[in-house]
Amino acid sequence: MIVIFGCDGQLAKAFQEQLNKQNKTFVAFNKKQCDITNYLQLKDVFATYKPKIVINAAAYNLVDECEVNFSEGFKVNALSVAQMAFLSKQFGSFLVHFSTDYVFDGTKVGLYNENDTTNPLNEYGKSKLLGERLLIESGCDYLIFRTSWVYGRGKNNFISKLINWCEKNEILKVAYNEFSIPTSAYDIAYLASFALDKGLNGLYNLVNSGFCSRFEWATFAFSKLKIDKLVYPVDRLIFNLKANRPFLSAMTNKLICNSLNVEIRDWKSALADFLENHYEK
Ligand SMILES: NC(=O)C1=CN([C@@H]2O[C@H](COP(=O)(O)OP(=O)(O)OC[C@H]3O[C@@H](n4cnc5c(N)ncnc54)[C@H](OP(=O)(O)O)[C@@H]3O)[C@@H](O)[C@H]2O)C=CC1
Ligand SMILES: Cc1cn([C@H]2C[C@H](O)[C@@H](COP(=O)(O)OP(=O)(O)O[C@H]3O[C@@H](C)C(=O)[C@@H](O)[C@H]3O)O2)c(=O)[nH]c1=O
Repeated sequence: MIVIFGCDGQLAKAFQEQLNKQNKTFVAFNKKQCDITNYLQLKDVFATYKPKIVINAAAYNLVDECEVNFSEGFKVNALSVAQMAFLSKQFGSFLVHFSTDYVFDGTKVGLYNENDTTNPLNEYGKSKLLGERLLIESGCDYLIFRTSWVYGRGKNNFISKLINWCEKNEILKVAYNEFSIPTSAYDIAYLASFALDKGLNGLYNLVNSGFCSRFEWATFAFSKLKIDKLVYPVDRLIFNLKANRPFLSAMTNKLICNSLNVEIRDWKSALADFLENHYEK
């Protein structure tokens, strides 16, 4: 049996579609059905289903909010992961978990690999890094996928935010000097399932190929969506956001490509595919 936590999120939705396609049996819990910060609720799920695989797609992802509400961020992104890892070890479950490019400070000249030094600039990144460490130290069997700039079904992603900002402002201003890799939740779900089937374990970057700025991402998405809006490139610092973000946190996917003997398509083809086949206004 496969158990999914955080099942209303964009990545969890893509996972559920992927597992359905593969005719795999799973049971999925949203926050109301199982709050991962609640040890007794978590334990009840483990004891009831004795899962072979646990997919933790739950997270506190509000990067700016995390600066002020850091105790909630640390509870969901770090302490709950330790609880889940402890239970996974006890019940012999394999734990699949997701982390972020925001564990890096963005000062490297080049793409980050799995062994590069981490140095998160914001509370969200710190909480996710602690989650990784607690999981690795727990001694349970795991896969951690570091990914970036994820989009899928739902509203908590940059594309939906752009459309929202668009409706509020005549000219849309988008940062030209913040770089990473937009990554499709569908590509993550497909490749993570493949990695599971192949028996991979450990920590891997899992991102589409290439990299871009927020500005390039916005203009490409708008051209595909045929949104005729003036998009103005601006310095990211004008937004004065609560959380500091890395300048260039793009990660290389070489390790997972070599381990699975696959090539991962570039961010533009993945985004075009998403906007054509999955995107709902
Ligand atoms: N989105 C991105 O750009 C990136 C995401 N990641 C990582 O990928 C993973 C999936 O993210 P994504 O699908 O985008 O996130 P979403 O925000 O779409 O989904 C997260 C889900 O977790 C749920 N959740 C929050 N707190 C709890 C809790 N205490 N118990 C149970 N469920 C909870 C949320 O529910 P509710 O909405 O009700 O709070 C939401 O449904 C996360 O680990 C994230 O950190 C990594 C890099 C980039
Ligand atoms: C308000 C505004 C922001 N921006 C830019 C600047 C800012 O850095 C960025 C913020 O966008 P978001 O809120 O989508 O970014 P953010 O929530 O920081 O996105 C991150 O989320 C977490 C969960 C991750 O793990 C990361 O990989 C990354 O996807 O957008 C504009 O370009 N125009 C605007 O009008």
